[in-house]
Amino acid sequence: MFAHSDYLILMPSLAMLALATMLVIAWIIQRSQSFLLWQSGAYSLTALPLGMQSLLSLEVLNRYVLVIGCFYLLGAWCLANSWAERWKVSVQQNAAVIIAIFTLATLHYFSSIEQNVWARVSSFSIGSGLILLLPILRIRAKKISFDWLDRSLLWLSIIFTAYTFTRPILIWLLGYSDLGSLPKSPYWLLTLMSVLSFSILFTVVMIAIAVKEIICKLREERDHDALTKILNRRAFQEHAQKRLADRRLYPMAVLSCDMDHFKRINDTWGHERGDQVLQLTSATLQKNVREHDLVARFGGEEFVLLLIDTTLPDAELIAQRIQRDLGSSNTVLPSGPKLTMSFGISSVVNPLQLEQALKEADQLLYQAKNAGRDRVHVSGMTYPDIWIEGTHPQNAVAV
Ligand SMILES: Nc1nc2c(ncn2[C@@H]2O[C@H](COP(=O)(O)OP(=O)(O)OP(=O)(O)O)[C@@H](O)[C@H]2O)c(=O)[nH]1
Repeated sequence: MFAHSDYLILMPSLAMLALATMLVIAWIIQRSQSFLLWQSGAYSLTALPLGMQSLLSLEVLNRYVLVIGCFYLLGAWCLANSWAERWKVSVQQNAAVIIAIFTLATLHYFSSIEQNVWARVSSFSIGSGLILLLPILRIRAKKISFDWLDRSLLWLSIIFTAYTFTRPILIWLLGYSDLGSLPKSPYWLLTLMSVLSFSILFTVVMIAIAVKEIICKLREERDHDALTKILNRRAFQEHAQKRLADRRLYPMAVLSCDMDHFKRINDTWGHERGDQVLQLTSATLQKNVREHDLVARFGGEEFVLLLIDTTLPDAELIAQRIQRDLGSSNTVLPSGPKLTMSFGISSVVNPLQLEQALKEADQLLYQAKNAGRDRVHVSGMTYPDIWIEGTHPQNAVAV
């Protein structure tokens, strides 16, 4: 039977299992974050051999060396995969398998052929440390820039890997030459506490990363149109105000644009193809503006652009380029009509004038539609050929 102190020494292992459960629950809430599941696997696989090492005598442990080795190595592999998943790098699974086979062979040698507990502890640590090092080396080669949370995870991972490598040296420095007495020693208690502390720190950082990801995703959904993935009206206003506050970014031009005869596209080819045309249109708009310009879908087939450091004549040229591009890149309805778009363009001269500029661009767009569509109407210009739909001279002749 276990003594009271045995239960106490099992507490770190039980706490690690509790952390593993928490991470599984977090993963169930946000399934795309599989690094949480890998992390949970790492804790579960490490808790078992830690518990066994705390409870069983060295003679009994000798019989299970390879099993314990497998658990530790699988735990390290899960941890490495958790980091790799988060950093979007590969763990180099072949290298991990070679390290694991070599470590297990060494363990077998020092338990069955030559009894050397010290060599076994060292090979456990070096094998696990090398597996943990694999994603860290990849990340250093890739030179990815991280925010402070991912940087914390990286540094925690580096420190934990260094700790894994140096554990046998620490045991040796502390003078535990008789490893048989180690499981009941203060050093072992310290080891359990430090592994548990690392686990708690990793869990806090991982869960903070998961929460941050959820918040980013919600923000993304709030600010972007679900179909075209470009900004919606609300986010356009917010981003526009930030740009309008910067005097260096003037002159600006606001373009109100609308697909022509879009209802016909829906009616002829169906709503799904209509959706694809909207996606193609938003991609064409984005392709033709610069990174700091804004492209938004205000609803239906109506889009609005805010072009930074752009005069009205330049904005007109950009609108015409978009028209040409859209007309020649109809991959969605290859045998269908040429896709056309009408534009109204107004200038923005001060931060308080956006609403007025949007209104004027809308009116110009309306004029362009009435003038026959597939046109660009710019503020301050006169367009003599404006007619109301159905009253064009050519139509009159035809009638
Ligand atoms: N496929 C698809 N259609 C949409 C979406 N939003 C709005 N529509 C359709 O877009 C069409 C817009 O029709 P209208 O406002 O008459 O405009 P139009 O046919 O382009 O005519 P003009 O603008 O005058 O050239 C309507 O049939 C809407 O149902 C969408 O997200 N997907």
